[in-house]
Amino acid sequence: MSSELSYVHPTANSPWGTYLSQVDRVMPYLGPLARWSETLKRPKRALIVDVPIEMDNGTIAHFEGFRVQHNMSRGPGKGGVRFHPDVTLEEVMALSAWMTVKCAAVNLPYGGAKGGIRVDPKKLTLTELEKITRRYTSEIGVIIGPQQDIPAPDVNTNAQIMAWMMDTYSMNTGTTATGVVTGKPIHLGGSLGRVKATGRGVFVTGREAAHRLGLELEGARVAVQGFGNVGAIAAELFAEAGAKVVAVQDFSGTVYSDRGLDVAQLVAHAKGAGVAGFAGGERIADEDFWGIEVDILIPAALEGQITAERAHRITARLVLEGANGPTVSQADDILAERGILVVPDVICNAGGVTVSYFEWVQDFSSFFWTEDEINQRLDRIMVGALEHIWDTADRHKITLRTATFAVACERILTARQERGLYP
Ligand SMILES: NC(=O)C1=CN([C@@H]2O[C@H](COP(=O)(O)OP(=O)(O)OC[C@H]3O[C@@H](n4cnc5c(N)ncnc54)[C@H](OP(=O)(O)O)[C@@H]3O)[C@@H](O)[C@H]2O)C=CC1
Ligand SMILES: O=C(O)CCC(=O)C(=O)O
Repeated sequence: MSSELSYVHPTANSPWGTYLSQVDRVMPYLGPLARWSETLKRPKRALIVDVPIEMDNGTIAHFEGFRVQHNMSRGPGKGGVRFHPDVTLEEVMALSAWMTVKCAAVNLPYGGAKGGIRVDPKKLTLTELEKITRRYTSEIGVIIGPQQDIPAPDVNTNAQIMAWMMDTYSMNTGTTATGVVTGKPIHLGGSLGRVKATGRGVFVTGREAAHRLGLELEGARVAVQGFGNVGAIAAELFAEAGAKVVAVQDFSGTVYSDRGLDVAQLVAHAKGAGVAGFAGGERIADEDFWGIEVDILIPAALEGQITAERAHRITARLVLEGANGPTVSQADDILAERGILVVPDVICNAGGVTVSYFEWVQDFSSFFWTEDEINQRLDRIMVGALEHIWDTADRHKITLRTATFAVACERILTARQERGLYP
C-alpha cells in the first residue's frame, strides 16, 4: 500500500520528506525484510494535544503540543521534547523516526519517539515555562511511562524541564516515577555524564572518522553551527583535543577567528546573549559560515541547514551531524560526490540517547555508576557501532548514512517480523 499519509504533506527537503528518501535508499539492502518496510514510513501513534495556560498577565494562551511514537517494535518509545516556534507534527514525526533508527543503530532496546510544543520559550517567564511543561506532560501522560515511552531533553529543554515532567507524571500516577524521563537533575535520578553525552558522542565518532581519514585532530580547523547543549560541548571537546574552533554560529550570529576561538570564554559569553558580540572573534555574515576553510564541520542546530547550494561551498573533509536531519538528501549526494565524508545524525549524535539508556537502567536498579564508567561505556558503544556501520558501508559501497539505516532497519524489521502482526 502507498506510504502517502493524508495528515502530512512533506516536500523533498522537509524533515519527513528527507526521512522518507533516506528510507527509500536503504530498500535494496533489506532483502526479504523489505516486505515490512512500510512500517518505517508511518508512525505507530501520533498524539496532538492542546496546551492551555494562564499567562502572567492574566490572559489564556493555547499552544500546540505533540508526541509521536514512530516505532516500538524493539522496546518502549524514546526521544526528546523540543520547545520551538517552528515545531510541527511533520517535524516531530521525522524526529521520532530518526530516533527509531538511531536507537537500533547503537542497539539500545528502544523504539523511537519525539515530542514538542510549538512555542518560543524565550518569550515565556519561568512560571509560564513550568506551567506549559506540566500541562503538556499531563496531556501526553496517557501514552508516556517508564515502560511505554520515555521523553528526554532536545532543543530548548533541559534538566529542570525534565524534573517538572517527572514530578507531574509522578503526581498524576501516585508514584515517584524516576524512569519516566531521562536527562533529569542528578538529585532526581539523573545520570552523571548525560549533559555532555551528545556532544561527547559527536566527538568520539568524529575522532574515529578523522583517524580513518588520516586527519589529525591537533590543529584541525573546526566550524560549529548551534552552540547549545550539543554544539558547545562538541566544540569544547575538539578544542581540548588540540583542534582550532575557527567559527561558531548560533541564532544571534556568526563569530570567526583564524587563530581559533577561545571556546571556554565563548561559552561564558554566549550564556543568555548568544555568540554575537564576542570580543575574541570577528562577526561575519551568517551565510559566509558555510564557505569557511575548515577540516571539520559540525551542524548542531536544526534540520535542513545543509542545502544543495551550501553543500557546493562546504570545504570540510568531514561533516559531523550533531543536529538531527541537518542535511537534505540532494545535499547529501553533492557531499558524497565531492568526497566529503558525512557521519550521519543517526549514529553521530547517538551519545545522548545512549547515556539516557544508562540513566534509565540506573533508575530501575537504583544503583548509580561513576562518570568514568559512563564515559567508558559510551565510548565502547559508539566506537563499536561506528565500526560495524563502516564495515557495512565498505561492503556495499554505500554512504555511512545508508549503511546506518541498513544496520538499524534490519534490526527493526527483524523485530517487527518476529513479533508478527496482531491480531
Ligand atoms: N540535547 C540532546 O541530547 C540532543 C540533541 N540533538 C539535536 O542537536 C541539535 C541541537 O540540540 P541542543 O543542542 O540540545 O539544543 P539547544 O537548545 O541546547 O541549542 C540549540 C542551538 O542551536 C542554535 N540555533 C537555533 N536556530 C538556529 C539557526 N537558525 N541558525 C543557527 N543556530 C541556531 C541555538 O541558538 P540560540 O541559543 O541563539 O537560540 C542554540 O545555540 C538539535 O537538532 C537536536 O535535535 C540530537 C541528539 C541529542
Ligand atoms: O536522550 C534521549 O532519550 C533522546 C535524545 C534525542 O532526542 C535525540 O537523540 O535526538
